[in-house]
Amino acid sequence: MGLFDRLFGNKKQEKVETEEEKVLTELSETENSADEAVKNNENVPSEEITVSENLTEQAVAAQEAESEDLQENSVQENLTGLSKKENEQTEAILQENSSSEALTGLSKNLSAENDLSSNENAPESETNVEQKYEKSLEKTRKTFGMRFNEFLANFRTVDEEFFEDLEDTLIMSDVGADLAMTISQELRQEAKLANAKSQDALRQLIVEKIVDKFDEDKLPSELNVQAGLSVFLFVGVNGVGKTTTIGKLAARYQKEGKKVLLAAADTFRAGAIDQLVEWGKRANVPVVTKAAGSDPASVVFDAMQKAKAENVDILLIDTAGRLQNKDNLMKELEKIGKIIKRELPEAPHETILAVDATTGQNAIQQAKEFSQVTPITGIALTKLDGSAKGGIVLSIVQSLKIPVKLIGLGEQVDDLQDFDEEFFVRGLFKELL
Ligand SMILES: Nc1nc2c(ncn2[C@@H]2O[C@H](COP(=O)(O)OP(=O)(O)OP(=O)(O)O)[C@@H](O)[C@H]2O)c(=O)[nH]1
Repeated sequence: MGLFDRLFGNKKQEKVETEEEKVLTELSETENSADEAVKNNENVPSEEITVSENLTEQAVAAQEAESEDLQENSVQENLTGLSKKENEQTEAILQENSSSEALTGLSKNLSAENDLSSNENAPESETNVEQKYEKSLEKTRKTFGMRFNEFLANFRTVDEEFFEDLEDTLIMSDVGADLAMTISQELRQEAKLANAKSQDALRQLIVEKIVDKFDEDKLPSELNVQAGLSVFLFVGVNGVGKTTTIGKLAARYQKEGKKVLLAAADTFRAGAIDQLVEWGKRANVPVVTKAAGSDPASVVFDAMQKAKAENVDILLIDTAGRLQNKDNLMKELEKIGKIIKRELPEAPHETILAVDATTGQNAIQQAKEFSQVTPITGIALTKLDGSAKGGIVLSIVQSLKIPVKLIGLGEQVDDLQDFDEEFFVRGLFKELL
């Protein structure tokens, strides 16, 4: 079963039911007209008269039930009126007791907090994570929905212009030119689309195509954590959220009971080192640092040595990303890569490129350029919470063939999630169908 059917299959079911309802309505309309015919003393076959008699009996029964309901309602209203008065009287008494209740409430809250802290290693519930996705994708969903509805409102017939407009709408929604073209090409071939007459049917077919294309191209999104030491190298241009992502990830692994170490190999800016040290404090994990301007590869060397000597499970390395200086960047990353390999041949286990979701197609460009500098094993898509361009996930997966492994849904320590295709797709298209 395709991703679309898994997630939205019941919507299809609802649509079918609506069709059934239509047929039933039509049937009952026929029955009603038969009923009228009886009233008008026309010649109607006896079978139909029986139907109409039954219907009339039902209508009388329904009217009686309705009037009973009305009576019940008015009794209830009277009761509500009475209970309102009672409430007013009891409110005064309650107010007297409120200060003592506030105290009880406070202590309840405190004990709830205690419960939380004793339970802080428990994984976040699925519902919680899904809600975070939904909330973070709100902007993208609204923009996507608005463009789509505008496009469909202009729909007259499925012709060449329709496909051109569809392509433009998809490109504007940041799904990327390649994917937009593939989708409209494939839909051109499918007779289903030509038969779709209503806006709803068209919308469903197009979304189904996008979702299933996305599912077809999907790549494994789990982070490659191995037994023993796992080394993750983080790259990306300035300000995209590398350090924040490392900090959040460090806190996650630390909570899971893993031994974590951070390496501040972005020695280009003193502020970047301080920021990582700050995250180290927050996550309660040590950070290997050297003075600003030191050789980043020597920080990595120290960190690898320390990680091996102290049986660290996860080493997360922050690097500087200065794309305006591509040759230097390439040399620097090559040197860092050599040091890592010399210390641990199978490392780095991940080279994660952080990209900022608010920059849309720019993020794709950065991913293309970084892929030329060093092989990227996964993408951390940050700031999805503030972005209207979440559609780039579809574009990244389709055009770059690099899996999105992490997504940033805010600035707080627990605002980092593993990428979940189903939550993402549901969060993106939920209100469209
Ligand atoms: N809303 C939101 N803000 C984020 C997210 N991730 C990072 N940020 C913010 O983005 C800003 C830049 O993040 P950094 O982690 O410093 O980015 P960087 O890539 O390490 O930047 P340099 O240290 O300059 O290389 C900070 O203000 C972060 O709080 C996210 O998922 N959502």
